[in-house]
Amino acid sequence: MSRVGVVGGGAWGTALAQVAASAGNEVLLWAREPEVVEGINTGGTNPIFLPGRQLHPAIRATDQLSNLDGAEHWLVVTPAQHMRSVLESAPAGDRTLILCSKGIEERSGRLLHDVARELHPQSHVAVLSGPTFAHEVADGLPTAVTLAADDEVSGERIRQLLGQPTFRIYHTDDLTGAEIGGAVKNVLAIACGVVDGRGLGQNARAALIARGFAEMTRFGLARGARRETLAGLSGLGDLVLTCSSTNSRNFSLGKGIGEGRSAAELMSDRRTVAEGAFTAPVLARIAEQEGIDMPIVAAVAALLEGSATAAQALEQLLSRPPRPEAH
Ligand SMILES: NC(=O)C1=CN([C@@H]2O[C@H](COP(=O)(O)OP(=O)(O)OC[C@H]3O[C@@H](n4cnc5c(N)ncnc54)[C@H](O)[C@@H]3O)[C@@H](O)[C@H]2O)C=CC1
Ligand SMILES: O=C(CO)COP(=O)(O)O
Repeated sequence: MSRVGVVGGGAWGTALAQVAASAGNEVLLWAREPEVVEGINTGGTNPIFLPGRQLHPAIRATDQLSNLDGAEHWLVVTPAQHMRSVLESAPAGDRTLILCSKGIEERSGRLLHDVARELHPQSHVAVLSGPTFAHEVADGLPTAVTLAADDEVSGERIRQLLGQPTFRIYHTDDLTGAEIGGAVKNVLAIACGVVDGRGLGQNARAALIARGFAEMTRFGLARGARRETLAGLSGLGDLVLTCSSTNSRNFSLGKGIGEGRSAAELMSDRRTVAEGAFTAPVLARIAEQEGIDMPIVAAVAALLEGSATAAQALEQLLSRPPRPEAH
């Protein structure tokens, strides 16, 4: 039996702990919230972020990150903007960090695998991403993900550690592509939510998904991602999932904005993370600096910062001159 550490006790960290435990591992999960640590250790539940689900008995929780030191593999599942500070407080070690968060670091504009490599140069770094609503994974429903690792041996080891019939792991060495898909789709899901909130119809949503995917592809290719990764589970797959369901926090945020509520009010109401709200400004900024055409992302960033209303953002998108579809 191997020991797996999980860094972050939100919905996704908890669901991944369940995956790791079902695959036969002993799991130690680090959570910030004492209620989460106590809930897991005394009742086998995460009452705050994944309520109502009985967790595997092989999952234990701790409030001390250093207690995860004995685990060779860590699933890192903090919100993207907090990953740096959490990893800074982690003991150095020769381990594998499997990054499962979706976002771009706002202050540096860097992808998370770059940040993790900078902070833990002695560790292997991999990315796990895909269309994965936490509650479905925790319930053992069939799910497929992309695992990106630049080293074949550590990729194979992770597949052995976590893979199972209901958690299928496809692999690649394109960490950049896997991360960009997950980060960009959250911003596009906010846009799809706005479309839903304003009652603009399903044609408009499909158009947004397809043109949003064109933006994701432009950005990804400019950053060295491979087209097939962007068209795979971690890109297009996750985009379709997140843009089609109110189970998505990003989609719901957009829907609330589309219905006329302010982004600030909607964000202050929640304890859970809608990553797209943090990714949109930095993504729009990089796209503008690098001359990458991303009008939907720019519209979401403008909506979130309050410099455009939903009606103005829509008007701007609809009045763009027609162009060849391939561009
Ligand atoms: N929930 C889901 O279905 C999925 C989530 N993800 C990604 O996983 C990452 C974590 O999301 P969830 O587990 O859903 O979180 P969540 O929304 O369920 O919970 C919020 C998390 O943020 C943490 N947090 C709040 N303030 C913090 C701080 N100052 N420092 C460190 N941590 C802090 C909380 O401890 C908690 O773990 C995100 O990047 C998300 O995009 C990826 C796939 C699926
Ligand atoms: O990333 C997710 C599904 O793959 C979860 O999406 P939300 O963060 O929008 O809920």
